[in-house]
Amino acid sequence: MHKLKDFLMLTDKGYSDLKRAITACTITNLALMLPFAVTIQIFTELLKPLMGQEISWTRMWFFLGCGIVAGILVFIANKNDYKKTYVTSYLEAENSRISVAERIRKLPMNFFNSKDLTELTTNIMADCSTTEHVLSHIIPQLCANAVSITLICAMLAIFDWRMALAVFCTVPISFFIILGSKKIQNMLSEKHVEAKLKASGQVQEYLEGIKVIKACGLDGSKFSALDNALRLMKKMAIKMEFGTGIFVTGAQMILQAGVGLTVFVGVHLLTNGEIELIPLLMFFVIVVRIYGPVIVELTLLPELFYHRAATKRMRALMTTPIMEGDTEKQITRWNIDFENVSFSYNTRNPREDAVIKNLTVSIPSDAITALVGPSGCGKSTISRLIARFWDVNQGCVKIGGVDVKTLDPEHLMSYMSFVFQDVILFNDTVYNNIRIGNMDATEEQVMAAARAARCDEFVNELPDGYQTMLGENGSTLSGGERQRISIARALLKNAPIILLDEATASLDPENEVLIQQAISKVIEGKTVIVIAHRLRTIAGADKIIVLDEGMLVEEGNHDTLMKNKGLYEKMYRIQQESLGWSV
Ligand SMILES: Nc1ncnc2c1ncn2[C@@H]1O[C@H](COP(=O)(O)OP(=O)(O)OP(=O)(O)O)[C@@H](O)[C@H]1O
Repeated sequence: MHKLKDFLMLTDKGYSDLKRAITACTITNLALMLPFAVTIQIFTELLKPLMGQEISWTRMWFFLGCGIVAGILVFIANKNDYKKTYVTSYLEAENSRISVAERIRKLPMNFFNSKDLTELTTNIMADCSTTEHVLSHIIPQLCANAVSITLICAMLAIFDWRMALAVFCTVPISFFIILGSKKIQNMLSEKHVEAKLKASGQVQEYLEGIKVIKACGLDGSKFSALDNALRLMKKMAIKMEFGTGIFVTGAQMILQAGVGLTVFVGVHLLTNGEIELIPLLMFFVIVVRIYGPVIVELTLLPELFYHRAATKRMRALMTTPIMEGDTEKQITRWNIDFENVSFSYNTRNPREDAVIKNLTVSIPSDAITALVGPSGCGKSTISRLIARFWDVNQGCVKIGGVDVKTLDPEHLMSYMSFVFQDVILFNDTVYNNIRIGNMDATEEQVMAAARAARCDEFVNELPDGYQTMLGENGSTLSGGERQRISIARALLKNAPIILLDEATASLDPENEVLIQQAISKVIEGKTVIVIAHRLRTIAGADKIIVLDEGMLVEEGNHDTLMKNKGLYEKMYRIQQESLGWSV
């Protein structure tokens, strides 16, 4: 049973609930046998005239009473079964969704590099639903039916072992067919699940890229990746159904051959005078009904194989090591040091594909430091390493002398605020989107941050002001408005380190002035790291770090770097010249 717990990745509570569900389901199955036993008794009584005996109406009334009691017991058992099986399985699925989401939050970013959003959504929604289905519809029924089959088999064997053998001899063969086909079914299931994931990914990409598709005049059929993925999914679904169908139908046919065998053996025993007519007829009635639980087992087993693919994916997610560290250690100084840092996104070949190479540089506290360099030189990567989105491969990143690797990522994050070019907004009110910066903030603090970030100007125009719902990722707001919300968040968080990544890159001049004013409020007295392409915006920075191909090439302030006549001066000159261009 403990294997089952690991296989389904159950919590302790989920596991004990499952055991209760199995017991409840077994009791229901046994209770369901009662009306059947009463029917057989009534049937036997009614057949008595055939044997020259009289029907006893007292017994008949007694059996009728037993039938009513059996009905009530079945109802009670079913109700209990429903509660124990379904309610608890939904609860467990909810718990596992929460724990998957929690786990995802703590996973290192390299995990996400190899997964796409669809796969993770599938992990949280579909795979947890699978657990729900396996817990509510498969495992309890499988176990309960196995118990009922064994019990019925034992009872029939006590009554007449030869007839029992005739009834049950096809059962092991049909199970053998299903279990023997497990490998093929697993392979088909995995391919089907893969095709489904690919199709979901393509649908998502299609919806996300709908603007480009419209702009390029593509329609669904021309979007061949989606078309192919949907076709593949259909093909794999048919293959899987066909593969499973062949084995299940074959196993059921072999099983049903037991009916013929029972009739043959029964008639043979009757003609030899080794069994009486009434017990024989009773066996005939039983044999029609007895295969029900076996057929259920034969169809549930392939379902279990299919769901194995989902639990396998969940296991991979739940067993990936998470980023850990000290949750208490306090940082008191805010200078950031890179000491001989090398880093690669490619975990398999970090040396060859290093994005940051032997970087040793200091970022002073309470000052503005700009990271500049050609596109792809590693500016954003440096900010990600400071925030420990990724761990370095060599050397260390220290904040106030503390290696960030030793700090719990969430604890570390409490010391930082980010303002990115791509602002993520949630489908919630403007007010709540700002409050995300600090969930403990009072309404006054939230409003003060919003005002300082110049949000008032556009929020007052919205139908419900700060209570306006933003819709999916705030699609109704402009780039500048979204940016101001993210600045308000950063203001509210009031963290000692601020990372600004291309914060004003895509804004028009009017918006840029507003954002610059808002940003200047955020960065007052903080350790600020700015990543900017437009060098004129960072000319006033206290320190400028110039990178090229992941290496430090120059550092100093604007004036020193201009005198150096190195990469910075070259980039600055080119940008100044381009300002005079027109189209
Ligand atoms: N998640 C990732 N997985 C793999 N490679 C990545 C990832 N993010 C960035 N890279 C690669 O790392 C290199 C440095 O990227 P980074 O984003 O740090 O550069 P950047 O200087 O900020 O560029 P830009 O100025 O164009 O934004 C690039 O070659 C990029 O392709």
